[in-house]
Amino acid sequence: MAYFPFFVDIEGKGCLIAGGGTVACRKALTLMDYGPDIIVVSPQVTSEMERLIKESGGKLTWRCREFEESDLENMDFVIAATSDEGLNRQISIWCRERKIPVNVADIQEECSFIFPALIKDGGITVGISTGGSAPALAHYLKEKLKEAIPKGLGGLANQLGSYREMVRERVNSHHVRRSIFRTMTEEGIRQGKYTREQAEELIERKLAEHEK
Ligand SMILES: C[C@@]1(CC(=O)O)c2cc3[nH]c(cc4nc(cc5[nH]c(cc(n2)[C@H]1CCC(=O)O)[C@@](C)(CC(=O)O)[C@@H]5CCC(=O)O)C(CC(=O)O)=C4CCC(=O)O)c(CCC(=O)O)c3CC(=O)O
Ligand SMILES: NC(=O)C1=CN([C@@H]2O[C@H](COP(=O)(O)OP(=O)(O)OC[C@H]3O[C@@H](n4cnc5c(N)ncnc54)[C@H](O)[C@@H]3O)[C@@H](O)[C@H]2O)C=CC1
Repeated sequence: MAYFPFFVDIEGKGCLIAGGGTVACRKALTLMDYGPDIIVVSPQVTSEMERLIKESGGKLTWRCREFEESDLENMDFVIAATSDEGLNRQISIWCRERKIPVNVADIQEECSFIFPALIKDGGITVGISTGGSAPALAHYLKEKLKEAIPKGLGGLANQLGSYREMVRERVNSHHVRRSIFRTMTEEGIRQGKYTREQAEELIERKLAEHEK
């Protein structure tokens, strides 16, 4: 069954990760690019996780002990990645009772959300899922797509985003606005950037064409 990709703003949200092993570390690393406040609960963590904690500037913290049910208080989402399968299942049950989204690395049926394979460039995110049937295939597709996507699109998206207000203020027609944004995108990809001066000129030109 295919999963629907809701894109969620998790900046500043509370994330609890139970376990500090390889899987926990991989999930923490993925999430950290999106700015949540992560708490890891685990009696032990890998050296890689320890490094992430030290370098996180307080965004990733560690409770050095076994998981307790009360760790779920005030959490927005949870990842159960301990080596104790029974505990992971129990965490999933507690989360579902509290309507907290939960991911259990080793048991898909216990997940209310799953991780995609990700390509990220600034505000642009490409997420790939196989609905859980073949994670290695999601990984393969990610590598293929990475090769196909031009570099620097995150910067371009940011630039085009900064012209949105100007276009909306100056151009009433939805039709003309759409044409402007499509041209900006095509030209921006061709040139690798699109300056404010070019944006202003394009607006004037499209408005003049439209008035003809
Ligand atoms: C359901 C899901 C839940 C979740 O983890 O969220 C899940 C579950 C499981 N993964 C397993 C194994 C592997 N996982 C990977 C890799 C990734 N797995 C990821 C996601 C997901 N894995 C979710 C579904 C994603 C989808 O829809 O496709 C990725 C995309 C993202 C990430 O993990 O962050 C990341 C690629 C990251 C990247 O490249 O960017 C590899 C390949 C490799 O490592 O090269 C293998 C070994 C090969 C194999 O077994 O297929 C096992 C069996 C464990 C066992 O029995 O040993 C289970 C459990 C089960 O199948 O029930
Ligand atoms: N390694 C992999 O690529 C994959 C692993 N899995 C499954 O995910 C789970 C985690 O895997 P790994 O990270 O490789 O294991 P790991 O052995 O590296 O890490 C397990 C972590 O859980 C912690 N832990 C154990 N009991 C705990 C408790 N009561 N409370 C809090 N933390 C506790 C340990 O201290 C350790 O940090 C396992 O069940 C594994 O079968 C699933 C998919 C892929």
